[in-house]
This record gives sequence, C-alpha cells and structure tokens, in this order.
Amino acid sequence: MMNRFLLRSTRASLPMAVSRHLRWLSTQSVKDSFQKVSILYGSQTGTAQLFAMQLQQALQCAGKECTMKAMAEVPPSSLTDDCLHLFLISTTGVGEFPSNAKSFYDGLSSSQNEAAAIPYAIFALGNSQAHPNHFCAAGKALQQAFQTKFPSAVQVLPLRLGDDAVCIDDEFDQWQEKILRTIAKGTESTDDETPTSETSTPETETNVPTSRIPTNYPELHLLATQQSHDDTPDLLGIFPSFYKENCRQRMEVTYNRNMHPHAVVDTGLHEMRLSLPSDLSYETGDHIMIYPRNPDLLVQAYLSYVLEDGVDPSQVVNEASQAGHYPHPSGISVYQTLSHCVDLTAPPSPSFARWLTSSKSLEYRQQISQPRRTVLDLVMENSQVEKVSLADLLYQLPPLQPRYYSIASAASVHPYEVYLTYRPVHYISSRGSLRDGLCTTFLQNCKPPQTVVAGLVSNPAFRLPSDPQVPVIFIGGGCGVAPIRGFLEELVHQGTSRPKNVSLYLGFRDRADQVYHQLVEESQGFLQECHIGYASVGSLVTKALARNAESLHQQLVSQGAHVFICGGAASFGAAIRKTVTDLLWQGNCSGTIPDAEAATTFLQNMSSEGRWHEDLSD
Ligand SMILES: Cc1cc2nc3c(=O)[nH]c(=O)nc-3n(C[C@H](O)[C@H](O)[C@H](O)COP(=O)(O)O)c2cc1C
Repeated sequence: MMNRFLLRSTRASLPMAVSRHLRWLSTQSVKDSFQKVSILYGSQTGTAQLFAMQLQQALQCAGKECTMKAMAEVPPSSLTDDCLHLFLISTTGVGEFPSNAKSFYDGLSSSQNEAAAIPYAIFALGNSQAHPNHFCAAGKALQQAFQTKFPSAVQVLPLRLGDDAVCIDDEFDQWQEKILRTIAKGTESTDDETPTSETSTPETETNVPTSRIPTNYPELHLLATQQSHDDTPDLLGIFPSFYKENCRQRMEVTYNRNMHPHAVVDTGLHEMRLSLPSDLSYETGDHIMIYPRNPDLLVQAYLSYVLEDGVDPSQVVNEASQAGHYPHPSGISVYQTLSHCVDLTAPPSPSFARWLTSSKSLEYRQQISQPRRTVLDLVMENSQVEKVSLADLLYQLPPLQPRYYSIASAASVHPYEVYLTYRPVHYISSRGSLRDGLCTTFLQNCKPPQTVVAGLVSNPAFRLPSDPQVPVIFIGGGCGVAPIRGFLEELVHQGTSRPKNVSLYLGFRDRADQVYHQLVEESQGFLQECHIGYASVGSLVTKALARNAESLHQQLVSQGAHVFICGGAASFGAAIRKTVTDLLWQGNCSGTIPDAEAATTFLQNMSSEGRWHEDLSD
C-alpha cells in the first residue's frame, strides 16, 4: 500500500551544463569550497530544523566550519561559491513553502545570476500518501528556481525526496551519509548520467556505520537551584522563537468529554472546547496545534532507568559554550526539559538506535520504528544497552513537537471558542507493549478549567466556495468528521437560502461514533445526498460513492463542485481518490473523460483550481 505512491528515480541524460559542473567539481577550488558549509532550513513543524541540527553536529564532528539558519534569515543574493549550501526544506499547506522559507524563495524567483557557481544540495521533506499531488512541492520548486535563476550553480547531489509515509529518518541518514562522503571526496560521481531526483532505496546493512553519532556536544552547564523541579515553567517563554510566529497562547479547557459516555473502552470520539483569548480569531477550516507534555510517570522512568546515575532533576540546564547549538530552551530545569521539550515517546533515530545497541545489522523498521520502541524500551529490554548521559538524551532525541488538529467548529457560530474532535490512541505494539498516543492521552487527561498551550494555524486552501450555487461534496471517515462538522455548522448558520446542493458521505467504525445526529438533522434543508455508514469506514464510503456515480460525475464535471476529503491519509484518502478517479472515467456519461489517465489529470486540475481539498492525518 505504502509503496504505491513512491516515486521512482528518474534518470535523465546529463545536460552539457551539468557535465561541465561535474568536471568543475573535481577541481581544487570546489574541494576548498567544501571547507565551509551553510545549512539552510525551511520547516513548519520542526522536522527539517531537527535534521538541520543533526547535520550541523555531524559536519562539525568532521571538522567543517558550519553555520545553520532558517532560509528566511538569508537573502539569496548572499549565497557565494566559496561555501557549500545544504537546504532542508519541507512542504506545508497545499504544496507551499514553510513560513520561515517563503521570503527566500520569493527572493530567488526575482533574482538572476548567470555566473555564480554556487555548490548546493537539497533534502526535501513531504508526505506522498497525504499529498500525492503536491509531494515535496517546495523542494522541487526550490530546485527548479536554482536551475533557472543560477544556471551555473552546481548541484552536488540529486534532489532527495524524503517521505514521511516511509521512514524519513532513514532517508535523511542516508542523504547525510552521502553528503559527508561527497565532502570528504570533494567531488561527486562522474557517471554519464545523474538522476534529477531520488527517493528511498533500502540501505544495505553492511554500509551502515555504527559510530556515526556525534558525541562532542557543546558542554551542558548544570546549575543547582532552590526552585522545586516540578514548578510549572513559563511555557510561553521557553519555546524557541521558531514557534512564536504561530501565536501560541494559553487556552482554557471549557469542556472535554467522551461523546459516547456508555462506551466500555474510552476510545470513542471525544470533544474538547477551548476558550480563545480575545485577540485571536480563526476561520472555519483552520487548524489548531496543541503542545503536549510527557506524562510525569514517563519522565520519572527516564530519570530512574535511562539516565546515568547522579542526574539531579532540579538542576537548571544552561548551555554556556557555543551558544545556539543546544536544541532546547536554556534556563529551565532538567525535569522541565524532559517534560516539555524532548519527545520521550519517539523512537530514537536510526543512527542513535544503532549506536545504543552497538549493532551494525539493526533492521531499523522491524526492530525500532514499527514497534515504536523508545530509548526506555531499549534500556529496559536489553541488558547490553547501557544507560545514557543527559547530553546524549537531550541532543539525540527529537524535540517535542506540537500536534495539529482540525477545528471542528464554525467561526461564525463560536467566535470565542474552538472545538476539536479526537480519539484517544491506545494500542498494543507488534512487540506486545501497551502504547498510548502522547497528545491524545494528554488531551484526555485535561480537565476544565485547566489550560493548554496551543496556537491557531491558518489553512486558507480549506474553505467553502463563496458562491452558494456551487455544489459541495463532503467525504469523511472517523475523526475526519471534525472539519466537516465545522462546515455544516457554518452552512446551517448561513440560513435556508442555499439550494439543496450539498452531499455528505460519512463512514464510522461504530454507530456510537456518529455523535453529530442533531447537526445532520439541522442540515437536511441543503443536503442533496446524505450517506452515513458504519463498519469498515473506507469501503462503506466508496460503495456509497459508487451508487451515486452519475450525480457525482455531473457535479464534478458539469457543475464545478468542490470536494472535501477528511480522514486517515494511509487508507481512507488513497481509497477515496482511487474511487473518484475510477468513477470519473468508468461512468463517463459526458464522454469527456475517456480513460484513467484523463481522470487523473482531471483530479489534478481540480486540485490546482482549488476545488479538491484534503485534510488527511497520518
Ligand atoms: C498542514 C500540513 C500540510 C502539509 N502539506 C504537504 C504538502 O502539500 N506536500 C507534502 O509533500 N507534504 C506536506 N505535508 C507533510 C510535511 O511536509 C511533512 O510532514 C514534513 O516532514 C514536515 O516537516 P517540518 O516539520 O520540517 O515542517 C504537510 C504537513 C502538514 C502538517
């Protein structure tokens, strides 16, 4: 299933200009230019930034002079040919640049330098399952702009497309390895051909080094303090400035319930309501990001079993030397850092896992990433794995990231409140351990009037069409009902003048999950179709769509309908996309879509016209 969307490496004939560059690459001047490296990242939720930090540490260990900045902090005109530029760039929104990279790209688009032989390489981050039509769009656009605007620039490695839907840590590790090798050689392949882009190729175990993790971190200074270690820190002051632009705020929980109170297991749909500070507003279809924290018991377990003896949780962490390298906020206690800043539930990266287990032949996916084994698991399950130093843990584990939720309320009806719908995640891993989702468990335990740290995230591509004559088709599965609930509430609020041109296709695992009966009742005035099924979510919805193939075809092809697909990325989103593609050409009533290829193009055009909207979660 996963592999269906993987792009294949495309090998193109080497243009004259590129072969000139490869010859140029082997000269002394380019080897010299590799002495200095500039890492530039564009990151919306921190992954590219984390990779940038890891890369910087690895390069510094290799003795390179290396700087790291967000792309927005650097004007393209300042790029020089005496330094290797490494870009790590994610894609956000619908094929868009992260906010801390956009100005760089705009600057690049309006500049031109025919002569500068700037060496560069790009690692793009994206998700092929959730965004097949805009997979790594920002990384691809960046490469395109470089090739057009700086025709003499030298791409030292082909564009690497890192895919969240596969194992992006592994892919990044492989790319980093190639970068280190390229720098060491001072030249790249002199093949006759070079791929323009490449995706994951399984790494053979024999070429995986075990001792790759850099351990010469800048020194951590630990200061004794009178402060009790469990004092709640000023969260709004401690997160990196990177997040500040997202207007994070403390929001008060006003309501938090399992909407199916008679459920035996507490894994039904839950609704949480958060009161908005008066200076914040949102639009229906926007997202909210929530900053979770690690449960106290887990922090205690890391202190007792994972960290070397002698770590005092009340000491304050200060990074005195080489300021700017420490990935967390300075000046808060060890305990607070472990609670709020490091993701203790995340599997260690491939290189850290190999280093911990001293194993060259670690099948990362099978042994670490799929069972989601954590550093705690590795230490507890394996007597060979030694306790780790505080510095190892703080530098090697990923920073705790906010989690995104679709807002489930209409802004016009609840201007001062945000609703979100979530399902607590509890499951048994493939190795038999009980696992709890970090953020959903955190949400589940929040009781009114507790506050959470959250931020509103604009999602401008996810809006109802302004013209009420345009038909709207909502297709949702499970928790995906959240944004659809917001839109229905908005339409009910707009009143009865709307024609009956809205179609609703919803699928739930369980009858108890259909918690919005009343809203669906109130929507009957504008619902042209209403199909709600229970059991296997995807297949029910696809069957309902197939039964209505003719009207669907008409709405999409002749009436300019907008489609909103909301649910799981891996199975639901892919199944709906395939069903609609098939229905479009197989039930080709108008004769305009003769085959599968034309149907795929039609869907792509819908997407670029802003008529095909997806809100899919991994
Ligand atoms: C709101 C949102 C929109 C996204 N849009 C895209 C997209 O259009 N194309 C894509 O390939 N990936 C998309 N992604 C996936 C991210 O690029 C991917 O998760 C990446 O690892 C995030 O890196 P970052 O944390 O550095 O921003 C999106 C993710 C989010 C949360």
